[in-house]
Amino acid sequence: MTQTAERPLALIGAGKMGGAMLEGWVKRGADPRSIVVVDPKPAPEMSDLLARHGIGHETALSASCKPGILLLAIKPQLMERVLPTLTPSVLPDTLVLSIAAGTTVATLGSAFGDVPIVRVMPNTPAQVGRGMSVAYANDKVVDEQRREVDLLLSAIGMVAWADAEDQMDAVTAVSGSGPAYVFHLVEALAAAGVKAGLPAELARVIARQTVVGAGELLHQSELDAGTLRENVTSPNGTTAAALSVLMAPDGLGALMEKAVAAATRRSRELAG
Ligand SMILES: NC(=O)C1=CN([C@@H]2O[C@H](COP(=O)(O)OP(=O)(O)OC[C@H]3O[C@@H](n4cnc5c(N)ncnc54)[C@H](OP(=O)(O)O)[C@@H]3O)[C@@H](O)[C@H]2O)C=CC1
Ligand SMILES: O=C(O)[C@@H]1CCC=N1
Repeated sequence: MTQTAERPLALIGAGKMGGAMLEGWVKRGADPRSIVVVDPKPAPEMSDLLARHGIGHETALSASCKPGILLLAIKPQLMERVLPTLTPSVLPDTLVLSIAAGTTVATLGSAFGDVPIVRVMPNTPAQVGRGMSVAYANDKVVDEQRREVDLLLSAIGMVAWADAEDQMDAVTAVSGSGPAYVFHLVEALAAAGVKAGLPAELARVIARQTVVGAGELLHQSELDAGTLRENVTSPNGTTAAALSVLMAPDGLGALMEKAVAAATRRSRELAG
């Protein structure tokens, strides 16, 4: 990270997502003096992390703090109230990053003026360095700042850039919310195992480890998801029997399409 003690990264909101990113950066050896966390009441595990690593914490951003990067990780519904309190700390060269679903560059610009703004949609696997972040920059962001954002986000996973802001709603629905779909798959697989006659604890363990193992295989393999699926599917075997249900016209594909459409719609609504 290129942040310094004089122009730190100020993380506004150290909740589930802001906290996951912070933990990811700390694991990658970020300099604690280059980070300030602003949150009125961090969760106990976040307070522990801050204390353990000597990261500065404030309940509100002090007027004397002039962050190099202002990272907004509060709920979209709070933006209207909180943004005006932050404007005195934003200098013309402050890079504003926002991870809030829905909140547009125009909304951020109307609070902060003509400053470089990057919307980022991360996801919680950032906590373990396996995040997926998609970024969209306004036209005030120069190449050097893009590189800075790339550096920051690639420390906690993969980075891609959207070339149109309206793509951010579907990105939110796919990769921002996506980890929840996978965790729900674990819950559903375990519940189905119980229905099929397994003890609950065994079903929970094997469902979880199956998704962990499949994810790691996907991560390490050069094969695409379809080929990896085919590799499990013996001709006329058990997987083929299950996939005939999941891949039916009203199967998982149709359900996922509806789920992603619902999340995309909600992201648009959050823009207000
Ligand atoms: N969770 C996720 O997987 C993802 C979330 N996001 C986005 O990240 C943002 C945060 O979401 P999430 O982490 O889930 O929500 P959380 O509620 O877990 O985190 C928000 C944090 O901000 C704190 N907070 C409230 N008011 C202020 C304030 N005035 N100044 C500083 N901090 C404040 C909250 O404290 P308190 O709880 O006491 O109110 C909380 O700790 C949202 O905009 C969301 O759209 C984006 C991608 C993925
Ligand atoms: O549920 C939400 O609104 C946020 C945005 C993406 C993931 N969590």
